[in-house]
Amino acid sequence: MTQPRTGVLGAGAWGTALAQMLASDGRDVLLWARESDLVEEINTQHRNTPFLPSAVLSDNIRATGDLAEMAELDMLLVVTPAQHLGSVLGEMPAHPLDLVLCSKGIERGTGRLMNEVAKAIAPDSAIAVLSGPTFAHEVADGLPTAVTLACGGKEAQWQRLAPQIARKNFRPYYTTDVAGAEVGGSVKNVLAIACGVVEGLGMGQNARAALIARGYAEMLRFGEELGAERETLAGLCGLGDLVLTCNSTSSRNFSLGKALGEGRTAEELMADRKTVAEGAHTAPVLAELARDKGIAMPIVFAVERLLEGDPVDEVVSALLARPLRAENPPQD
Ligand SMILES: NC(=O)C1=CN([C@@H]2O[C@H](COP(=O)(O)OP(=O)(O)OC[C@H]3O[C@@H](n4cnc5c(N)ncnc54)[C@H](O)[C@@H]3O)[C@@H](O)[C@H]2O)C=CC1
Ligand SMILES: O=C(CO)COP(=O)(O)O
Repeated sequence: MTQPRTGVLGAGAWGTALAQMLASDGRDVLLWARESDLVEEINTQHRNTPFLPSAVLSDNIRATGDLAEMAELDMLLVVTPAQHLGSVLGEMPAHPLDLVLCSKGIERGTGRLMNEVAKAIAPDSAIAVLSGPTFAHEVADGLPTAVTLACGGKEAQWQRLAPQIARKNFRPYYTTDVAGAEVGGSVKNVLAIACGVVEGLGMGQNARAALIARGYAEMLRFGEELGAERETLAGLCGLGDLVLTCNSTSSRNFSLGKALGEGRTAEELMADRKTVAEGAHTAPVLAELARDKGIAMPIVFAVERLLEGDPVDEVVSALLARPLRAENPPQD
């Protein structure tokens, strides 16, 4: 039987690392890059110096800038920044049977999760979401991790995808909870910015752990409203990724928050950014959705204020001065 043809849409750090992971057992992988000089560099030097400088890429990875070529494949991992997922999928002349969304974020302007964006553009494709604790450079180096693979196409899609995606050191776990997988990855990026602020201000390990726990409560409240299962958010794509991202300067979101805590302004930090810190794009739309739905998300609201340029001391003081309340009712 011939192998399904596999590709990766987006050659940033994560798309390139996923291509490297897929190619690790000798399979051919087609990688779409938006930048023509990057296509050239990957094909001739087997490097991606702008986005993943640490990796020497497999010979089995071939880059292309042609979206029509990607449309002919059987399965695509979609790894563009969240705010560009709709436009890139929209430029494709057709879409493969399986689209596996790996971007983490919520679309600004519409408040849609990525699976809703993809479904609207590619109604005939089966949509899955891959999300979990996965720093790109570690996956590219072949270090082990595990991810949630949420299959909207249910068991039949899982049976198709699992053998294509699983590798010795890359373990997908099955669920059908697509919304849950997306909520986890989107919200944790915003919380990672908050944890970075705590680090930048030198507020200590206790404060960081408290913020992770209260942030997780916000994630659960938001997820519940969107129909996400609590068990999904307790898993790899929720708590797993939250713990990773809130504890390391390898995270762009955490590093952005740290710099804010150290006194840099959001405006200067966002200007001329080449790599994506998704939490900065997700925070305003997440905060807006929470307000519309009446969900208490004080940490997310605080990050929104910081990104708008409010003084960090003021924002943190206001968060700490909120009225005391029970830890466990579902609201607030
Ligand atoms: N880097 C990581 O460790 C991980 C990243 N992700 C997610 O993967 C997604 C992609 O992130 P990275 O690969 O890290 O990106 P990156 O920060 O390494 O690279 C930026 C990417 O944005 C693309 N880009 C810039 N402007 C664009 C436009 N107008 N239209 C389309 N694409 C444009 C660039 O071509 C490049 O591929 C994000 O949603 C991120 O949250 C998920 C897991 C791990
Ligand atoms: O999502 C990630 C790890 O799972 C990467 O986090 P950053 O985008 O904050 O670097």
